[in-house]
Amino acid sequence: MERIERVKEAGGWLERYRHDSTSCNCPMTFSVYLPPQAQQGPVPSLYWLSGLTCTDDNFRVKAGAQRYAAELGLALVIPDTSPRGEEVPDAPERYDLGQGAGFYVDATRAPWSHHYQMYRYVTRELPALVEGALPLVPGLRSISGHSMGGHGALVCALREPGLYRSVSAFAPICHPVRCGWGEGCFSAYLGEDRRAWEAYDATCLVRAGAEPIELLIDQGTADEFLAEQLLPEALEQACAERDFPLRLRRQPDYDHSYHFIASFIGEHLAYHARALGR
Ligand SMILES: N[C@@H](CCC(=O)N[C@@H](CSC=O)C(=O)NCC(=O)O)C(=O)O
Repeated sequence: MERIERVKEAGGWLERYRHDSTSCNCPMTFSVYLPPQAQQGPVPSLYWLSGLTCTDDNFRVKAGAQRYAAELGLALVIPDTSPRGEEVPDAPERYDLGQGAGFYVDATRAPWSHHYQMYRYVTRELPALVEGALPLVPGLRSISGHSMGGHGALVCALREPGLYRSVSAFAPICHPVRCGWGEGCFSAYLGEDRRAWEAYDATCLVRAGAEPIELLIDQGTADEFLAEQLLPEALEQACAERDFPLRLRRQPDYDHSYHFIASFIGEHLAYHARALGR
């Protein structure tokens, strides 16, 4: 992997890398924040999955997470939200399909399947790459994300017991098989058989008996996507039925934006730091 940017922040280093992804069959870009403690030895890491239309840049510029990561001694690993490039299929007239909208699934349908392998990229390829090359403790990681990335974080943690010490999400898409964003992407990437979609749906995974891990979720009550796309009540009901540990905090008057994320990111980082033994 090639480092293409490095800037000092809060005593640590915010870096950006480019590498040829064997999962996505194209060059991929990601960012990493290494806190000051990483200069003394390996640190645990928090993976952050961003939402629709984002690159690795949105979170590092808007969330204000690096200051907390520096205090806690946590690295931040921030992948892109999809494969990109001229040869990568896209739906340029739509913001909710194609580039910027990988939905953290491994696509099985042409023309998407050759490049859109974001699930294996995030859960396998990227951890192996960064934990082998940077001062990160191998295997000591947690995961979080926003909206489409909140969905991704929940699904990765529910499908991969033991891969993450903790999981949290901001305004996640909780039941993608039942909302427009999810239906649009899943029908394109996974085909019309809705049973195949359930493997990438947090509500369905809980209902199907996923191994318990506490789900910490913050959801703004003034979120413009709440009623039609996010459906937290479906996940809440599934968790209640299964006695699955869910901490869903409804935050009055917050919308879907990074202003909401910036307001609570410190609490999420502290939550993950505890789980990671910091
Ligand atoms: N109407 C917007 C829709 C895109 C949007 O709101 N993206 C959110 C994530 S939504 C779910 O995944 C986001 O994080 N945007 C980037 C940001 O920096 O705020 C549009 O047309 O773009």
